[in-house]
Amino acid sequence: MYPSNDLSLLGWNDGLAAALPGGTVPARVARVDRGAAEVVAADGRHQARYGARVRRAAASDPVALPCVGDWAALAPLDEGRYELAEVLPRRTAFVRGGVSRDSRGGLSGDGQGQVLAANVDVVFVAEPSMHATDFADLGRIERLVALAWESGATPVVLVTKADLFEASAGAALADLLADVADAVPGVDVHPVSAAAGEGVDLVRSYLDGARTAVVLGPSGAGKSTLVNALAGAEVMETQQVRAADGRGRHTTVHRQLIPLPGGGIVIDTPGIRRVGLYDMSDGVDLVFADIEELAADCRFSDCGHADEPGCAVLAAVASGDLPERRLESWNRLQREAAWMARRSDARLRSEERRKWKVIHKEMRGRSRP
Ligand SMILES: Nc1nc2c(ncn2[C@@H]2O[C@H](COP(=O)(O)OP(=O)(O)OP(=O)(O)O)[C@@H](O)[C@H]2O)c(=O)[nH]1
Ligand SMILES: [Zn+2]
Repeated sequence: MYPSNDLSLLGWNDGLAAALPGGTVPARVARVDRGAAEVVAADGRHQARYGARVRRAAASDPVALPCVGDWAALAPLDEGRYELAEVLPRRTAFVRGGVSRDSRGGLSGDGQGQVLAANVDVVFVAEPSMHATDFADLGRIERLVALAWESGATPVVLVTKADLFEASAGAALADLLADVADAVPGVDVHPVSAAAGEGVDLVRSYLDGARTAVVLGPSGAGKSTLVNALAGAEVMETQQVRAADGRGRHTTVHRQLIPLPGGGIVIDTPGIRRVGLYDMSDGVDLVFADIEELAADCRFSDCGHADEPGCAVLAAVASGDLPERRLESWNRLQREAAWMARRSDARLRSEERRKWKVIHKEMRGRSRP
C-alpha cells in the first residue's frame, strides 16, 4: 500500500484539474530546494527535480520557479520517481521585488522577482492587542493588509493575545477592535486568544473548503501558537519551547506546508514570516503603488510630497482623489524604511567586523610555528 493523500483536502479542485496536462499527475509543492522540490502527490511525498521546461522558464524569469503552495504537474520517470514538468497557473502569489500583477491578474516579472508563496486564499494578519507595553500597531496592520490584497488573497485581521488587553491597557477590548476595524475598512477583524483556544474555531472556519492560509505578523504575535491550535498538535515550536531548550529561535526547521485536520493548509516559511516586516523598502513601493503612480507626475523627480510646488500627490489629496490617510501612512512607512535600512546596514557592518576578527585570529594561529 502506498501512503495516500486526498489531494482535495489540500485544495485540489476541478479548475486545477482542467489545467493539468495529459500524462502528468498533480502534486502540491511543500518546500523548494535548488533545482528540486518536495511535493505531495496522491501516492505520497516525493523529491522532484525540475524538468527542462521549468528550468528554461526560470532562467529567463525567476518568478517561474516553483515555490511553496504551487500546484505542479509531475511527469513520471522510472521506478516511481517524478520530474516536476510544469507549474500550474497561480491563483494568487506573494512576490518580493520587481514584479507586479498585470490587469488580468497574472504575474509579470522583470527578471528580479521571487515568489514567496503561491495559491494563498486567506492572509491572517496577526497583531497582538498588546506588544510589550505598546498597543496594537495600526500602521503595521494596514501595511500587512495591503500586502495581502496585493497578493490576490483575502486579508483577515486577528487581534491576538486578546486576553492580555483589558488588564494591561486599562481600556475596553471592544474599543481597540473598533479602531482596528476603522483602519482596514471592509476587512474582517476578530479577537483571538490562541493560548486559551478562544477564537480558534472561527479562524478555522475561514479555511473551510480546503483553503490555504498564511499568518503574517511580528515576532511574538502568537503565530506559532495559533497554527498549533489550528493543527491540534505541536507542529511548530513556540518561543517558550525554544527558550526552554536554549536553541536559537531561527534554527528550527519546521514544516512549511501544514495540513490541518479536516482540510485546509497553512503555509509557513521564513520568507513569508519576514514579508512586510523587514523588506520595508520593497514593501513601500508594492503597497503604495497608487502614490508611486501619482508621483510620476510630480514636478521634481525626488519630490517628498510635503510642500513641493507641482506635487501631484498633494494635488490628489486636495482634490479628494487620494485619502489623506494614505499619504500619512506613506510618510510613516518612508521613515520606518529608512530606519530599517540604517539598522540592517549597522548589523551588516558589525557582522563583517566579526567575520574579519575570526579570519585574523585564524591567520595568526596558522602563522605560529
Ligand atoms: N497571553 C497570551 N499569550 C500568548 C497567546 N498566544 C501566544 N502567547 C505567548 O506569546 C509568546 C509568543 O508566541 P509564539 O506563538 O511563539 O509567537 P510567534 O508569532 O510565532 O513568534 P515568532 O516565532 O518569533 O514569529 C509565547 O510565549 C506564547 O505562549 C495568547 O493568546 N495569550
Ligand atoms: Zn510630490
